[in-house]
Amino acid sequence: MGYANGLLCPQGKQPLLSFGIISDVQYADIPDGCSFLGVPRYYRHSICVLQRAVQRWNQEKPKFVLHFGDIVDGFCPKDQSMIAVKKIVDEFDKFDGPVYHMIGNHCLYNLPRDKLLPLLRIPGHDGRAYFDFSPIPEYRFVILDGYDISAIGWPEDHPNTLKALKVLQERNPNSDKNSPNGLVGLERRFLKFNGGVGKEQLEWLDHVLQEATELNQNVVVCCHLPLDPGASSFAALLWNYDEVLDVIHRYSCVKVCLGGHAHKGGQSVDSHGVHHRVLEAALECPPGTDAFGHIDAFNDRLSLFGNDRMKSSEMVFGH
Ligand SMILES: Nc1ccn([C@@H]2O[C@H](COP(=O)(O)O)[C@@H](O)[C@H]2O)c(=O)n1
Ligand SMILES: O=P(O)(O)OC[C@H](O)CO
Repeated sequence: MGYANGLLCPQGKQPLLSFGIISDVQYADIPDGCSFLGVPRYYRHSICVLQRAVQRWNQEKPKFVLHFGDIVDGFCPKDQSMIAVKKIVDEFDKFDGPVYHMIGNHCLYNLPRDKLLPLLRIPGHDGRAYFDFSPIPEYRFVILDGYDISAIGWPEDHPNTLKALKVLQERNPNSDKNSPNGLVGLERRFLKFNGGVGKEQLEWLDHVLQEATELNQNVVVCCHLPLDPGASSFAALLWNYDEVLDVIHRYSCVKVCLGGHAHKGGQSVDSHGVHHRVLEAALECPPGTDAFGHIDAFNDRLSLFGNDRMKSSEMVFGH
């Protein structure tokens, strides 16, 4: 399955697995607008990007599809949140196979976790949205919940809300906790629209990676929030990206981390040879343009075939 943006399949090699990718559809039935920093956002057009993606995936037949979060935008009128989420889920359901969703901040602006998770069919427990699956024996996918510790999405008196407010209070002196004003370098990540991975989830991650190591599996870690400063603006990073990387780096099974949220996309290889790829957002595609793709997984690499604004990447495993 090779197409678009110039990447060719390694000659004569069949992938072990292919999967479709798209991020930040962030749909709303509202006129075009822009981000706080003035980057245009095409709220109605993003569903067209998704429709073209599904059409393509149904021709190419990847085994499953991953959406990296922010299914609808925070500006969606709140009395339409449920309808908007269902509308986009219905479009994803036109793909002839399983679709796995991650939660993003914009999902949580629209709906609380108890409503959101069933709609997105996220197999968490107690409102947690982390899980793993192994579509073939050689590979395991780990989906992290980057808003586990978050000031959005949990009830106001939930311990995770209180923990998040404490983090923001300690690390961000601005009254608007979404503002990075005065925060320097990596400290710019301590914003309300980001979040963190809690202790229980870190322990779960450690356990999953231990099991994957025993099974000799390659692991792909997925999270709405980017995990490596080299692949993202500092203001988009997971609060405790360093703690998550510490766990990941204890093992050599994690080959690639994939994320969304930082809409222009990014790519890096970290100090332990793990690839990080942040996906370009569907929301920021001007009408008629696209950002989606698929990834072919081999024993020694992931090959990302991006469409249009989504860049292609070859991620050869370093260990
Ligand atoms: N440099 C910035 C960026 C953002 N904010 C605040 O975050 C909100 C969301 O930003 P978007 O990029 O998603 O539009 C925005 O409304 C601001 O409150 C900021 O203060 N400074
Ligand atoms: O999708 P948003 O509106 O949360 O924007 C995220 C920012 O691009 C992160 O820097």
